[in-house]
Amino acid sequence: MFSFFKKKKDLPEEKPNLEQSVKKDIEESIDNFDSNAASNNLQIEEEKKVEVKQDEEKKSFFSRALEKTFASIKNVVPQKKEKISFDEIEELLIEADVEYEIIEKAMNGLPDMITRKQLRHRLVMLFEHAPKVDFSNLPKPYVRLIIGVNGAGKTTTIAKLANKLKKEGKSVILGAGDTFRAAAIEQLSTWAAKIDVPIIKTKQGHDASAVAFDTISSAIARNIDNVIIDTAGRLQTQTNLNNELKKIVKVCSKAMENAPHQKLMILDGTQGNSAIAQAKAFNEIVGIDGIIVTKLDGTAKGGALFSISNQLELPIFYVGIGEKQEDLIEFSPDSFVDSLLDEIYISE
Ligand SMILES: Nc1nc2c(ncn2[C@@H]2O[C@H](COP(=O)(O)OP(=O)(O)OP(=O)(O)O)[C@@H](O)[C@H]2O)c(=O)[nH]1
Repeated sequence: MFSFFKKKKDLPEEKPNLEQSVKKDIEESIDNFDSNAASNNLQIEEEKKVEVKQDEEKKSFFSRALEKTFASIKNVVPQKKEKISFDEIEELLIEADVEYEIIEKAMNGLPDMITRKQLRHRLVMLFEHAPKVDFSNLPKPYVRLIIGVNGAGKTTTIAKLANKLKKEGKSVILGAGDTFRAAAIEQLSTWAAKIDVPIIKTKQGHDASAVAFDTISSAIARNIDNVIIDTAGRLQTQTNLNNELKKIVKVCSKAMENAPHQKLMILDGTQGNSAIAQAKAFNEIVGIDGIIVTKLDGTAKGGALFSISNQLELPIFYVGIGEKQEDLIEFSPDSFVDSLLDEIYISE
């Protein structure tokens, strides 16, 4: 033991040559690289886990909301399978109220027996025509104008949307632009009080575009992030009301350049495919930027979402899945299609 230490001490100090020193540097930098890469990988894995969790949550929301739609497709495919025949898929899509033209488009060229992967690809593709919307760097205030027929769920959806934005830490102001019915102003005021957001309103019969102007001006003065303006329910055939809608849009742009930033059409999901004609007509009148489908929980026609998005070439931003303020979920084609396929296919 002693001799060992002695020997080592007596040895002349070794000077590392250039080759060794470069080798050491490289080894150190590989070590650093490894630990950086490891921490990056860890971060990516964490992010992936959060994404998977969010997808799972969305999927379970859809599964709850689509109970009635699932019940009808299960009449066609009662047992989960690995491969499902072309005819059965066609029949279950019809049951779910997907338009026949869309079914033909989605299934063109698929084999007699169809795997989950094959069908998933085709169904997700049906949503791809809709333009992608970039939600970063939104103008302040961001103005949304809510359009739809009577009873589609406009007022309730405005409350849900305001609640969601507030929970995300953003400020919101509502404009009671449905001046046609006193009850509509009252209903929106009750929601505003419940979720604790300010509201601009006027008396029944007064000019709706003046309410829109005042709401945007107030948001600018108070530095509020989001404006949501209600409008009276109307049919695409009511010329006077549609001229009023055009006027509201024009007046919004006078209150703030490029406002309204989003004209959102609220469609009643229980109407299935018949809601498409309605939305097409409004799209021609004022130009629609996106869709919110309500009452998905109350219908077996959930498949209409495929036709709605594909035919209108518009994004579905949210779906309503109940009457409470929390019952609004962000729409994701992937989670929607996956929850549908989970009902009929054995997982891969
Ligand atoms: N089950 C269910 N009911 C909903 C949903 N969204 C709205 N509703 C109900 O649908 C009914 C009509 O909703 P409103 O928000 O009053 O509809 P509106 O478009 O403002 O109607 P008008 O005031 O007549 O213009 C109400 O009873 C809502 O509670 C939903 O996602 N699911």
